[in-house]
Amino acid sequence: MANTPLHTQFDSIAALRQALTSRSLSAHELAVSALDAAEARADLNAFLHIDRDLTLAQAHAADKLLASGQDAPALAGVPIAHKDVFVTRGWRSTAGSKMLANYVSPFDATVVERLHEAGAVSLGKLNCDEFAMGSGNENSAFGPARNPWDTSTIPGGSSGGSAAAVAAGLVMAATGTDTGGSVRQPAALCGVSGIKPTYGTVSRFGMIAYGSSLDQAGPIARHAQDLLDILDPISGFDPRDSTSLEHCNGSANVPGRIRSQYEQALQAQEAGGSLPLKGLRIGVPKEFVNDKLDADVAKAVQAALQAFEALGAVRVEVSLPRTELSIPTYYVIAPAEASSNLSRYDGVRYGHRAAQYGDLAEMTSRSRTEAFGPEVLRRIMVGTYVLSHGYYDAYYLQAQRVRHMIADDFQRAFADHCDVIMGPVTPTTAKHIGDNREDPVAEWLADIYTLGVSLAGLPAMSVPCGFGGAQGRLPIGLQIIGNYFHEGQLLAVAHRYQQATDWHQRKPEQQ
Ligand SMILES: NC(=O)C[C@H](N)C(=O)O
Repeated sequence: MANTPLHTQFDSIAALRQALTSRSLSAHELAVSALDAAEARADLNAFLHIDRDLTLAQAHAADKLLASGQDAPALAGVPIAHKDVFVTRGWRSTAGSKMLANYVSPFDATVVERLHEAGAVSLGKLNCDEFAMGSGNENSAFGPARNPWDTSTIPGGSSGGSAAAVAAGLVMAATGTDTGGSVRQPAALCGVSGIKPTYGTVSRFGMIAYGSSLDQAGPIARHAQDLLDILDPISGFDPRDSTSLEHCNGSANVPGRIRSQYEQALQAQEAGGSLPLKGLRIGVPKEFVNDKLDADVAKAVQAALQAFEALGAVRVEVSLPRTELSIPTYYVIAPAEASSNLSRYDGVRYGHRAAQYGDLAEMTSRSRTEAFGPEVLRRIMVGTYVLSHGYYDAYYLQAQRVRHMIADDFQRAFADHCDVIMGPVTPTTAKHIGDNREDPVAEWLADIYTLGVSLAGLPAMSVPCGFGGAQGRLPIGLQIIGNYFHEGQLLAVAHRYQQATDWHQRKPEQQ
């Protein structure tokens, strides 16, 4: 296809890096080809904001570093892009909302800053559900992003633009955020890989807040190795985020921690020879096989589990008895936190201000009513209700109690039975755009397999594991869940699977 970005010739960030350091390719050439391709795929509506001059200035800086002969930073020249909830100097940061349609931040989010320092070249800002609230990217004020495998379907949400851009080959990797599944779910529906690390691992400074006890940043890329190349440099303690951890199970939370854990895990796996995952105990929650799961998704997940067994792993049944309860629990806690976080958009300090109003109270209420979309308004209403006097104990406090039980269930499974837990990411393949519009609760129910992990603050991934849906053309993801701070091990397990299978190498037709 015309406008194929040059980086798509390379099947990993590592291979691209080699071409860049040997100067057989320049960051400038790469960036121009990627920008052209991104503009040519406007049909995907994956990008909300592209600014060629800003991107080319970053590419120019990367080329200077690469030409200097010294050790260029690890991602010098690698084309990436950011979910539009990370604030960026220069590019607008909208969070997919009319409220912030013209907002330009005076500073970069830590994630953006760290990738910039590592030399990555940003192509711009990616579409997402408004304030990350949604599972289909249909709640964006700027229209839905589309799934490159079938543009009549959703890419998943809320990091839909990120997954669509990676799946369409427009960038090598993209940043995302995951509050209740927003990295894993779009990765699954777009046939790419994604990881949400342990809560507190990656700084949220400059990440527009939604549910603060749940929000975590994570990358989306083609495969586990590329995820590592992005996750490792963005992870690490940041004093500007009060939830950022200084230590992870005794190791300092610094870039390099996840990489060294990954390398150690790979080394230990070498001892297994042709059975690298010998003895790995995979917990399969019996509650994940239920009437909500489509047959084609169940089949692909079963086949993936068999592939893991062929690599030496063993399957054990585990129980996560409160899986169904994770939906009402999450949809009390997340809206409660959202209602508080979004109270800052008052028409005075940030964002949209109504053109006409009588007094201050009317100005605030009009500004908010005009600029927030229906899903955001719904969650603010739910959140305000569950926090209100007389209902707080019955809903919010109760949800917090169940949240602890859900986290305990995972710990029981890990302590007694298994090293990792596997299952589906989503109950179905990508739905058609518009299918869930009449019934917002249907969209909430689709989060059943991802919410427990988020409530517990655990790390989890999605890796491509097959196809289903109409004509078997839509991707399916396998979820791999680890215990706290086991990101490196998760990535190593996923890497072995990806060495043995080629689902992650499949590309949609137009590429
Ligand atoms: N933000 C997320 O992780 C997506 C989740 N479906 C939500 O709407 O809250």
